[in-house]
Amino acid sequence: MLMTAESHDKSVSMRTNESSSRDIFIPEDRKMVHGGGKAHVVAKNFSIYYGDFEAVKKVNADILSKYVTAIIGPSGCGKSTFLRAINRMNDLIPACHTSGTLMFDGDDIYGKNTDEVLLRKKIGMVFQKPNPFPKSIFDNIAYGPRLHGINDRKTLVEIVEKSLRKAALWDEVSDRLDKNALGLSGGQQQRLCVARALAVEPEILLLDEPTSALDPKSTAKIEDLIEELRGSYTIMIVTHNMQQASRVSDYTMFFYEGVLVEYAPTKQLFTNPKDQMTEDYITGRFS
Ligand SMILES: Nc1ncnc2c1ncn2[C@@H]1O[C@H](COP(=O)(O)OP(=O)(O)OP(=O)(O)O)[C@@H](O)[C@H]1O
Repeated sequence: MLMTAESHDKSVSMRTNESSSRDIFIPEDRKMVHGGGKAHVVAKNFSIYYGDFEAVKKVNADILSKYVTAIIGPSGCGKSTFLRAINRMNDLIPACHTSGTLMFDGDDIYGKNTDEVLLRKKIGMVFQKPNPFPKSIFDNIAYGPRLHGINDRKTLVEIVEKSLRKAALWDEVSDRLDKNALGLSGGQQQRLCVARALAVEPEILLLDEPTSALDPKSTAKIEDLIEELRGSYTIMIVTHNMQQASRVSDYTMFFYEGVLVEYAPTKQLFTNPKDQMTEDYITGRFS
């Protein structure tokens, strides 16, 4: 399904409060944020291949700025492949190639002139397993800014504090910034990874199953953090957890076997899916 910025106003105003017997928790107070809504990433007939295998098939979609978009679907349906294409992480896989176009802010992500380092500065990523560098907490956060030429100590100190505050970690680590980040708990390490991504002032945050390795308390903290960041960043989150998708996102994309089957406001997709396949998936008829 094609969701475009033009159809956005229409779709958010669609009826989304149909009664549902499905056991999906959808906060009643979820409001659409202000100031967002432009097409931040645009996919046009965009396919991703591993060798001859088309893992993601001719996706047409606008990802709207400053909203949270969840990507759901059964294992192997292409969620991570699609997410990783947005900041060209798939380039690291030699057999991986694409067709069609994927645009970020009007520029072709796969264009000849695209600077991948700059692209990844603007489009940060957090992975399933927390992956702090074996360095101090300070140096983890300062790594990206230093890479982009910021070496002034006072500026770095400010960036580190600001990023850790945004990631809701400052209060827990402000007295041990010089300690090794690997000494933090898994949940703290994941928030550190969010802080590290935020330190270079990205526009988009890609979260690939960011809570699947975390306990429920740390998961709740990451979900709270997504809520805090909502409206300031365009956020895309791959998740296997439909409750989580319904809690944290404004829009949801449902993929099946590489095809974007349905893309709609989250509430609508979970309460009134248009496609039978979506209905079957969200009601647990297959997983
Ligand atoms: N490096 C790779 N080389 C070859 N095929 C791959 C590679 N990575 C993924 N695939 C294949 O591409 C398809 C999509 O995989 P992908 O990891 O994107 O799915 P997913 O929906 O994220 O799955 P999961 O929920 O299990 O993480 C699968 O068939 C997978 O086997």
